Amino acid sequence: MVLTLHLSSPFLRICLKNWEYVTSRRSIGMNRRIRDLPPTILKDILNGKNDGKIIESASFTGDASCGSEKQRTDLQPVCLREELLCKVSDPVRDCCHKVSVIGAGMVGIGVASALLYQKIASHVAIVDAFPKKLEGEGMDFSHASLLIGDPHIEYDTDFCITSNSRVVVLCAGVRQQEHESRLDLTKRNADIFKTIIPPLLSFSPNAVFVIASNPVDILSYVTWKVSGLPYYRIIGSGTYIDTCRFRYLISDRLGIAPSSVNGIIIGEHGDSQVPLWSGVNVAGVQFRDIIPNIGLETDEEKWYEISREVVRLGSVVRCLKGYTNVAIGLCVADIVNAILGNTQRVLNVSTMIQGHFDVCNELFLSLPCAIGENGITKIVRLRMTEFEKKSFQTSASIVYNVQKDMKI
Ligand SMILES: NC(=O)C1=CN([C@@H]2O[C@H](COP(=O)(O)OP(=O)(O)OC[C@H]3O[C@@H](n4cnc5c(N)ncnc54)[C@H](O)[C@@H]3O)[C@@H](O)[C@H]2O)C=CC1
Ligand SMILES: CC(=O)C(=O)O
Repeated sequence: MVLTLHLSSPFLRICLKNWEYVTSRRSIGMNRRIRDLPPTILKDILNGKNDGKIIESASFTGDASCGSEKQRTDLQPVCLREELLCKVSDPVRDCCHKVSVIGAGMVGIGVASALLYQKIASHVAIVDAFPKKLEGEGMDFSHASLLIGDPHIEYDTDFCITSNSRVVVLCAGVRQQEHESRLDLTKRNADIFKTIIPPLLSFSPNAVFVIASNPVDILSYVTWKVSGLPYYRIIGSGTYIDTCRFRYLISDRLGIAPSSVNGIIIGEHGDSQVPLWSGVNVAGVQFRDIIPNIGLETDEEKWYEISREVVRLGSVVRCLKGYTNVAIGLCVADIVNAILGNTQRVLNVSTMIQGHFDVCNELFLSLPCAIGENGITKIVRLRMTEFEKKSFQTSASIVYNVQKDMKI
């Protein structure tokens, strides 16, 4: 039942809606629930007798008939929302830049932060299986919303809030413990993916799926198989993060900005990743023209130490702070930005590589790809050395050997 009352007392202005809230300037206090008011006090309020006393909380079992019929008809209807705002049409529920983030752990929150703070997505829905942390994170974001462009932020354990997403980012699942490789997480995280992909797909059949959970290449493959979507609608964050680390370490050694170093890492986001030293350059000046054996063990300047370090960096950061989330959050947000903006930017991400560099199995590994609103639109045909090509094929075999025994 809806009952809206405006009492004549200067001290009481009460709005009762579905018996939910009582507000007043003086006596009742904001947001005290009507059911917490003793019936006698409610009656006094309705009779205009109570105009300024603190009302103690007590359970209320009465109904709207507390006030007499006459008293109620004397009252003028008011509800602030309706008084203030003249409704013209219903707002669109899901905006075209809606992104859902699944998993409100360290990575999921890193992704949501990067999306929201950079204003990449104006509607973010966050889902996690466990409500407590999810609610804390969701409230924290909501309290910041007026500082970050008033985005629409939703959070729930129910996948229904993800409906009509343009992009679904998957960050759910366990992370590595000490001495575990990313590939060791395969079974545990694939089992999670098998249960969450079908409902996510049914709520957002047109979404592009971006995978961050590890092992990212195999989980991208699992997403592809379980969803039945065309492979270009599945994008693994892959070696984008390794490429950032690679460029950073090289730039640090040269004393220039990381964005001024060009170079990529392809293959598995894991121990078998392949640094393409043959293509590293600054302003088009190829390192290989200066050091022909750059990246090889015979290189006296030991540049290969940098690519070895990149393989370890995920674990190093995890050992120091317990997890990694800032760099991956920003990598994923950049991928989402390319999708939402249909930019066709070339990023180093995990895609289905069957047929590339003589790999004949169906599997996902990273190569430079152009990305737009439909997902991956092009894969760059890289020029690489025989050694690099062989290393890429080895990376493919390592990932395939773990993937091939999985039941999907
Ligand atoms: N691709 C990359 O470069 C990186 C990947 N990762 C990977 O990301 C994943 C997440 O890592 P963290 O966020 O650090 O872990 P976390 O433990 O902090 O968060 C994982 C979240 O997933 C949630 N979750 C588990 N099952 C779920 C389900 N069925 N539905 C909804 N939510 C569910 C958990 O409740 C938890 O909040 C791990 O697999 C980790 O290895 C981490 C860093 C970088
Ligand atoms: C954990 C992980 O995959 C990374 O930070 O590279």
